[in-house]
Amino acid sequence: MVSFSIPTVDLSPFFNEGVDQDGKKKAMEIIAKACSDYAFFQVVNHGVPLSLMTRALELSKTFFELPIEEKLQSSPCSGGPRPLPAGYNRPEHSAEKNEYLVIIPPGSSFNVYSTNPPDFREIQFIAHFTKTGLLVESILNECLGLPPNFLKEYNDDRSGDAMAALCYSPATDTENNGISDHEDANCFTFVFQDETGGLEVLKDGDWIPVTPTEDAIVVNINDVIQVLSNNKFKSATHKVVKPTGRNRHSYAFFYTLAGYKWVEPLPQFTKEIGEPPKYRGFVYKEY
Ligand SMILES: O=C(O)CCC(=O)C(=O)O
Ligand SMILES: [Fe+2]
Repeated sequence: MVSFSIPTVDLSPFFNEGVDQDGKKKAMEIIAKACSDYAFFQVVNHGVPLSLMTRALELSKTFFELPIEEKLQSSPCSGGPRPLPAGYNRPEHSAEKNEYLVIIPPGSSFNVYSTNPPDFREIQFIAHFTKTGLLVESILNECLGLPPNFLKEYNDDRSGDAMAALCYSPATDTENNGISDHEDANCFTFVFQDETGGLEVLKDGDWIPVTPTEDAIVVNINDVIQVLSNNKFKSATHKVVKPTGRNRHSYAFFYTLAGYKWVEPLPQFTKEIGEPPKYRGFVYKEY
């Protein structure tokens, strides 16, 4: 039995500019250590109201319990953005067959809101998670020792971000795989899960379960940051184990990079310190 839990970082010092320098420093030390090792941590006092997170989970439970004909009315429109088209998806091709509902930034003509429950359209998921995303990005920027606002200016197009409500069916006698081990491609992902748990991160060869905490958001650092930092920060390997006897609900907010952006190890982690690049450059949408 592994008795490790991912670190919890209090982000409140970052909301009171200049007041708690010590709190900021401590938070950054914990984040930098976690990112250079297994790339998972969770944040509290992150700016997203708990009432919104709770409501979001209630809404997704109501939605996924609807009859399939009704869910299919929120199917993606053709020509929508990939790999996550907005709307309801029930992938027949994947082994896991989890259902999910994707919401992309408001204003996109490809957004497909479910009309039942009606609040889905009203709840300001993307606005809240984007704000916290900008904060986490600025903290990562500082932890990596990059020039002020470097990541914000480089990653200045938020149109590719997406929020997915996920529903995992119960484990069967022979299968409890919710999502196989993987790394996410984007910059970083925020996850919050209901009380069933099931999210796990790989650390030093052991799978560490992430205990659900009502008001915490899990942050996992992903491939784009790993490449930009030339492996200084890692991309987290994670998976989901299905629960027994009930569905599992979670949300993932993918803070990503626009498809046309160029990604390669930055000079701060290569030329300037005499290290060879560990990755070749690429256009993000070709990744
Ligand atoms: O549902 C979760 O807890 C995690 C989802 C995930 O890893 C993903 O969608 O990439
Ligand atoms: Fe993931």
